[in-house]
Amino acid sequence: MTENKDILTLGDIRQLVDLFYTRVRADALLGPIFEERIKDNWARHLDIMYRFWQTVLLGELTYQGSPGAKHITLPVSGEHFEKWLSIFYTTVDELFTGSKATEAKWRAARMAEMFAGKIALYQKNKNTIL
Ligand code: HEM
Repeated sequence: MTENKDILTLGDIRQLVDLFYTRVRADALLGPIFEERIKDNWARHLDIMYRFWQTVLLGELTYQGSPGAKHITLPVSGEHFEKWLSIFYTTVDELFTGSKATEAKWRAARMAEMFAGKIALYQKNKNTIL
């Protein structure tokens, strides 16, 4: 049996992102939410996600964007983020081992926490007339 290696190259990131989103699309809870927003632009979404993780994990600055703004209006709550993280952790652990793999899971969890907090606040206040 061979030991998994760490996430070290753009090829590794593509492998992780491809398998993760294949699983997300097949998931009964998350799949429809992604399909509704992304429609037939999956190649573009995957390319953005390769660049996002390349920037975060490899320090190669190919992603520029405001991910928070893209999530704020999504119809999601805590259970969606739990599912997202569970699929992400399983996929990372299945393919990789090491400090970058650990960092990927840590970063995803921090961002999930941040998005979930902002979305909950938005949903609570969106009908408030200021
Ligand atoms: C319930 C969980 C989540 C759902 C349903 C979700 C859904 C989406 C969707 C539909 C898009 C495409 C937005 C668009 O182009 O209009 C997107 C983009 C993105 N998501 Fe998520 N997401 C989730 C969690 C996360 C988490 C935890 C991260 C952190 C790693 C993340 C990182 C990103 C990034 C970086 C983009 C690209 C933003 C850009 O276009 O610059 N997402 N997400």
